[in-house]
Amino acid sequence: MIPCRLRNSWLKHITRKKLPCEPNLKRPKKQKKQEHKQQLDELKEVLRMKESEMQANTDALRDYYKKIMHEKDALLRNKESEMKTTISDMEQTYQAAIEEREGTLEEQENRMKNCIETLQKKHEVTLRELMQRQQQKEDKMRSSMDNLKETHEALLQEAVAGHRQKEAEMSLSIDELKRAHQAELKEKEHKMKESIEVLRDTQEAALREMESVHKQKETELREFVESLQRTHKRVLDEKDAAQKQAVKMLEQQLSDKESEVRSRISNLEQNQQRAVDEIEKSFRLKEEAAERAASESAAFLRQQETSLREMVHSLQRQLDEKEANLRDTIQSMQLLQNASSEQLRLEQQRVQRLETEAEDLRNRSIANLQRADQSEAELVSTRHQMHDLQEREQQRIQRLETEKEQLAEKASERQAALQEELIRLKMLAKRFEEEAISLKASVDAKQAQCEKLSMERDALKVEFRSYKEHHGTSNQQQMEAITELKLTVDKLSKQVDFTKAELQIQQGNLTQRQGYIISLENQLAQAELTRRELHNVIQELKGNIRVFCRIRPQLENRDSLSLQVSENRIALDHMSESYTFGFDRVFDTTSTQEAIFDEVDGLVQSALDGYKVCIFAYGQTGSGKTFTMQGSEGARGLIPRCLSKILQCSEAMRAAGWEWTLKVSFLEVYNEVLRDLLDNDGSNLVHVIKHDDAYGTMVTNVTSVEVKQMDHINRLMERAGKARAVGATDMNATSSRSHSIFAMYLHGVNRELQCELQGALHLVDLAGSERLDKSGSTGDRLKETQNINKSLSSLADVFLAKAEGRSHIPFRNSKLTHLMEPCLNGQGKTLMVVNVGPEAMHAHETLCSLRFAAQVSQCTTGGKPKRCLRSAPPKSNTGSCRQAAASSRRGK
Ligand SMILES: Nc1ncnc2c1ncn2[C@@H]1O[C@H](COP(=O)(O)OP(=O)(O)OP(=O)(O)O)[C@@H](O)[C@H]1O
Repeated sequence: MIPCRLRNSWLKHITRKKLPCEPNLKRPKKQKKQEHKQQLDELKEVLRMKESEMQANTDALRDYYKKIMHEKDALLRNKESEMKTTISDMEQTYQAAIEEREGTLEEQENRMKNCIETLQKKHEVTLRELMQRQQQKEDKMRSSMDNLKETHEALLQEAVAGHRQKEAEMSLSIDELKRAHQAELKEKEHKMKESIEVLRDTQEAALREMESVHKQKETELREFVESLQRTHKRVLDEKDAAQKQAVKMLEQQLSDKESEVRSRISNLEQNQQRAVDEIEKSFRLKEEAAERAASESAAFLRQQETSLREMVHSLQRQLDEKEANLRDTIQSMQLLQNASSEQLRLEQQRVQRLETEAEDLRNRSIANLQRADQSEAELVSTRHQMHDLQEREQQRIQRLETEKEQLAEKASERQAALQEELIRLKMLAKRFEEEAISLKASVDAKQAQCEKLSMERDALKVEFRSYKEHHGTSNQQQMEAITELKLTVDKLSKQVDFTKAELQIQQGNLTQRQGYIISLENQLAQAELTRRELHNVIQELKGNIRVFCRIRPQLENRDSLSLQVSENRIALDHMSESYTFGFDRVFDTTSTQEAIFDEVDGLVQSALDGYKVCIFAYGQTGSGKTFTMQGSEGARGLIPRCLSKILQCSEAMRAAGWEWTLKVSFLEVYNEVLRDLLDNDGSNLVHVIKHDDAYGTMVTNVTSVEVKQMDHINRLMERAGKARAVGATDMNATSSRSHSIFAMYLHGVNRELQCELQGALHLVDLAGSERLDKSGSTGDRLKETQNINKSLSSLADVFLAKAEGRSHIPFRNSKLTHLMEPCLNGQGKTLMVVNVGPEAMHAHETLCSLRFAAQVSQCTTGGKPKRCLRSAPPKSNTGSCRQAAASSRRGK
């Protein structure tokens, strides 16, 4: 409080202070000066007074200040103690509040912890389940991959072995062929050479003979001609000689006679006249004699000549005859020669022909050899191709495997990372929460402090203002304290702001982390989706029509058939011939229902993925089709197992936002008429087969029952079993006399994912194929058997047309094939189980069934299986939608 005395003096001073400032313009300057001087003096006086007053005041003020200071100190001490008490109170209340808060926080923490623990547990359970499922799936995938790999490797090895065997066989057969061919060729050549040589020999011999004969004949002829000529010559010579001799003689005689004559003439000349006459006479006589002799000799000569001529003629005739004979012989010989030359020519032609044939054969064998070489080369290239294919397949498998491994690794890594991240995030969240709580508490405390301080500040301000108002002076310490307080307040508010900002950042981080967790969850869902796709790819890699073979246990007192079974091969001996068949799986007599279902599991999953799936059993009567499909008490078959699996899976998917509607129908094709096995009323309505995109096959007027429980299905199956056409044949006491088709139509909707799935599972138990003579059927049974065989042969026709790649597939030839069309025409996934009996008496039927199955296993449905997946309208509730979408993503 400011004392009243001091205040009055201070007010006086203020009022007085204004006096010298008043203007007085009307007064003279001197006066003004004097007045000024006076005023100054007054003022000096006043100042002196004031100074003394001030001094007094200051002293008073000092005292007062001291007093005030004491008071202030006391006040401050009081305040301090008050503050201390209030602080301690506040601290206590704060402590209490903190404790309370801590209690609630602890409670909350505990609740949170519990929540987190339960969540963690749930998460761990789901994670474990997921991991287990993943592990199971991975195991399954690994096992199926291993199986596939093994099958593939076995197939490859078999193919390679077969190939090698074939190669060896082919090379052997080629070698054999070559050898045989060469041997044949050599033999033929040899034979031909031999025959040629024989021919040549015979020909040469004949020729030689002929030549020798000819020569002989010729020599004979020549000799004969020569002898003839010689004789003729001799005769001629003799004749000539005789003629000459005779002529000589005659000439001699003539000359003698001439000389005689001449001598006589001369003698006569001497006796000219006398003698002339005589001579002339004798001459005449002589001449006459000579003439006579000449004529005689001429006649003789002529005679001789004629005889000679005759002789010559005869000889000539003989010669001619001989010549003619010879000519004839020569002609005959020539003819013979011609014939032989003709024969020779023919032989030569034959030889030529044979030679050309041999040449042809040689060429052909060369061509064969070339072809063999070519085929060898082709074989080599095929081998290379096979090798390439093998390598590619192996690479593909390896790639798939590595992809799978990578995926699995990634998935496990992601899972581990996720888990770590989750743990870390949980810890972070916890820490953040703690920090947030502590920060909040500190902020609250600081805010409270701040408020308190600001209140104090305000109070102090008010006080100061009043103090200022009252005292007009500033208290340095107060000011300092105030500035200090201000600074503290600023610092505190800055700290609060900073903490708030930090809190915001951490909250941002938290939301970021949450987003990261969601993205990781999405990635996990994506990985699961990829795994599923991979699974489908693997299923499709296995082939659209897969064929399993199952051998029934042997019946008692029956001879067994020689069967060798491996995992995917079956070999049987029949009529001293060995037959080997390869299938996707072969189950021996010891195989269990579980083992078969394990292989079918994937296909069932496909039905839930929106595919049309068909599993059918084929085989001879009594081979175990019904046992495989429906099973018996304690050994459930494929139908109940598949349905139970679908129910389980659909239930599991329901948790992930899927709503499933499962409807079943049970039909039989009996004598080419469709019968509804679930029809209670016996209405005998007409059933028409229709195909639709969603479910494949739909039959009009057929009873379709919605199912939710396995018990319900079992009851329906029982009812259908009773209604089914069964009769006794020579082959089976309870033979199925119709084809039964159990169909399940699956309709799944996920409003959160806005999608809708429609799949179908057809489980077909065909009637047994049987020979009429063996079945012992008569009457109605005979008609049944005929109809069964007709529809089975229609099924065989369908597969044959498929195997041959025909454009038209005769699906409409029977009710059975018409019903199965959507699964066999490329839209669906099909599995055939061929059942066979191991008895020797069924060897032929077993062989036929295996042949048919082998033909089916060569077929593909001719298209990629279609998945019926459509978009569905979203759910209206968006809050739960997100949750369900996330959980369904996780479920997916
Ligand atoms: N794997 C098996 N294990 C044990 N018993 C089997 C097996 N397969 C078949 N059987 C038995 O063999 C008999 C004939 O089997 P099933 O009735 O299934 O043959 P099917 O091929 O369906 O004959 P159908 O021509 O009448 O349709 C039945 O008694 C059945 O229990």
